[in-house]
Amino acid sequence: MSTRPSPTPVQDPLETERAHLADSRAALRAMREHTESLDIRDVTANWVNAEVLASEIEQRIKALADLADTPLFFGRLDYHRAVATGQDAEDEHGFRFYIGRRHVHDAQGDPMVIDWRAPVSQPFYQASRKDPKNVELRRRFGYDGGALTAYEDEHLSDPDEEETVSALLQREIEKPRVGPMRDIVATIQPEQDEIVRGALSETVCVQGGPGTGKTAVGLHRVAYLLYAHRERLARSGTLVIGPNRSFLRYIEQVLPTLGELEVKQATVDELVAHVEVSAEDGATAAALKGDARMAEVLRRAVRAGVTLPTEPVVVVRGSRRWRVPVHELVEIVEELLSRDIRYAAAGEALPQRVAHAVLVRMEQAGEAPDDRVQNAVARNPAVKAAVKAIWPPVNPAKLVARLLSDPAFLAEQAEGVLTAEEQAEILWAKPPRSVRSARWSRADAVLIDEAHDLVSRTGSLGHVVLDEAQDLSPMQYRAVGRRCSTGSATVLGDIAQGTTPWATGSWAEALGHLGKPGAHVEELTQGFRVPREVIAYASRLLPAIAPQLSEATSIREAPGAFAVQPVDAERLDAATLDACRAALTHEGSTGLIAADARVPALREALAAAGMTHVEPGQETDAATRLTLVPASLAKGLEYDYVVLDEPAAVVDGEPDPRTGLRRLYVALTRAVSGLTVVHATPLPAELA
Ligand SMILES: Nc1ncnc2c1ncn2[C@@H]1O[C@H](COP(=O)(O)OP(=O)(O)OP(=O)(O)O)[C@@H](O)[C@H]1O
Repeated sequence: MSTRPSPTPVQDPLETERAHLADSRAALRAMREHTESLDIRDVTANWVNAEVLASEIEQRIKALADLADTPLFFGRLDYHRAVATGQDAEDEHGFRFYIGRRHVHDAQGDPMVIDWRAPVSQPFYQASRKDPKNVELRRRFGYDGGALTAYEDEHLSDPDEEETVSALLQREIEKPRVGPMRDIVATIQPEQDEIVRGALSETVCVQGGPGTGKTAVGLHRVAYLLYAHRERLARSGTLVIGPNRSFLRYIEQVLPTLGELEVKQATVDELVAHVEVSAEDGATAAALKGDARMAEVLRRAVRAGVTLPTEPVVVVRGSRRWRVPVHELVEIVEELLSRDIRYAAAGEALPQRVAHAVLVRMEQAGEAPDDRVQNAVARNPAVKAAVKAIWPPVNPAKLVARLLSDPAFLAEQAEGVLTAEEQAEILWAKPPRSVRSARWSRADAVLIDEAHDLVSRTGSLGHVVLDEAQDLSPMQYRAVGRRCSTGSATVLGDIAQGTTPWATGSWAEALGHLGKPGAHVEELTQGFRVPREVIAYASRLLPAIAPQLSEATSIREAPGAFAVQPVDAERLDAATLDACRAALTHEGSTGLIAADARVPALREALAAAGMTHVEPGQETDAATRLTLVPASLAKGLEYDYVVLDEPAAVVDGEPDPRTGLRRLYVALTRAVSGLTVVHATPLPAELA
């Protein structure tokens, strides 16, 4: 707890710390002013450079903003022995470091605040009584708004000091939630820290129950990697992938508050948006199109147009004719087919190979042709015509359209891979007249993406964070995997929350599809969100939805409010609204979660009752703290209080009971402080 020693003015530690805070803020202001005053007119030779530099400076100015309600530092470490910090200059003595969101230095360049990601900060998260890591004192600071109001000390090597649970940490965890997701830099837990600071070269997969901090860990990991490998990742790029736009809006503030403004965000659908999606597949067809076997079908289909030559190529140059015989052309083509290179690259290599064969003949005839001659021969009309016939260009969308509309073509490519029934299942009932009028589904877009990659290689980013991964199909994993083929990934998910017919059953398999079979799987089990009683209630579903998983624990001390209210059918809407009103008497946000089919009726009822609300992903404010959440969008989100309307309808909204119960499990685990379940239909037996 914060201990306020007797108020001798000169020695009050809180005053001293406040003074350091004021000095640090002044130093940050000076850093910002210095950056703002930079005059780049003299140093840039041309306008392109000037533009790049100006935008870099603008980014830096933004990153140097002093956010009034985010404390500049949240902790302090006093070391026993001075620490050599390399490029992070140490304080005067090298003993004491203030840990904060970003690095702040004074006019002499000495550090006032050290970035939480610096090596010297790590013991703040990892030091313990068992392993103090040279730390004499760990101090945590408590803030109200921007004002420093408390501190709490641990003397890690003092055998007489009792081990206590940090009250400030607990307060941070129990804080009511409002608005979008926040960073957790002040309270990252040791097992989370290990994942956050994992090596860039390593792909890690995190399995964790609801509210165990997977999303938080993934975002902090990107921030850490950008700090530790800034240049490399600035070149290659980083990307956070989430399930939908409202989720991405919910998490989009976290990285900017950590000073990272450059990380891109996307949904899987956006990654593969080669065509407009306007159709929906049935569950069986979607599952088949998402099956990894489709990769083999596509691989064959892309090469299906390659025709072995039956005529020689004859090149006329001046008075001479050079002839490459059929058998040699066949050899060239077969060699290209056997090699693991992209279709378009092989197609570009082919005219050069043919030209090379011509050059060999020229040399044998005593000529001395150089590279220019080879290029000219490669562009010779006879060679070009032959290449076009042998290795025709492939349009990925056209190819997929043909597969889905031409039964004979599909049968040929899927021979031994898909059964006749499976082929029938994915064929379009009514083939479009042209590829342009095709109505594509989400799964079709993924197939087109795979075909694109078979034709020419997809560029790889440096690091990709894949959140809510459990819902991806094998083909979607492949689409993500090719975007980090030479980089690494952080894969986050919970098997119990998989709500697609093709949801991940095993992480080992999923990592195989991602192209990272060697990645290790870490498990997070400490829950930061859901109150104990609520997680215990939701966990009754686990035997039915993911028997291999154990229950997440809750580290929240507040017991949380939990109630189940059975009502008569005609009272359902009114009772649900009453429960919302009751929830809104508390501080923080309220989420009303309901089956998608129930949302229009509830929206009307809310409007009739004059209760304003927002949609998921929209920001709540003091006047409107209620969000109406269709169950299908609840994943990854959280609200202080949750009112869950009619669980049976949530289950029935899904194509099969297991998916329905998983959807219900997601809905039951969104609450931070309290959950009220209102139902007219009997609850699913698994909850009883
Ligand atoms: N170390 C921590 N200190 C304080 N709060 C934390 C910590 N770790 C996680 N949290 C908070 O717990 C809540 C749940 O975290 P998060 O959303 O990352 O969990 P999740 O595992 O992704 O959940 P879900 O499975 O529902 O998607 C968030 O409000 C997050 O800020």
